[in-house]
Amino acid sequence: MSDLAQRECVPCKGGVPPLKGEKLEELARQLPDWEVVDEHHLRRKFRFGNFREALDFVNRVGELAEEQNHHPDICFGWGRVEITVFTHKIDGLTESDFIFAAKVDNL
Ligand SMILES: C[C@H](O)[C@H](O)[C@H]1CNC2=NC(N)=NC(=O)C2=N1
Repeated sequence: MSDLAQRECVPCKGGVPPLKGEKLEELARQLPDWEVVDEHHLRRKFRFGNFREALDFVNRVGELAEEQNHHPDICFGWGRVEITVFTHKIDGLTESDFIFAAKVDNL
């Protein structure tokens, strides 16, 4: 398990640069199931056996988002859920996005 999952998302007030380059790659290596898209957001696709299982997972992700005050975009349908996360305030990635993704991996 990545130790990212033990940490807490922190609200971003802006004024920090989005993660890029080597620092971004180092974090990405800790979450091999997530794609880093355009150095801008993280994305992972999940598959389930039916609509209900996908919906239950969406609700668990939603509870985590409220608990962490860090909210992903969620796209879902029968048997599939796609999670996208980035930090809106800076329109890019921060450590909180990786922390959130690691916590999703542990659900
Ligand atoms: C004030 C509050 O912390 C912010 O609006 C939060 C809420 N949830 C958020 N979720 C995500 N994914 N990115 C953010 O920048 C963000 N900002």
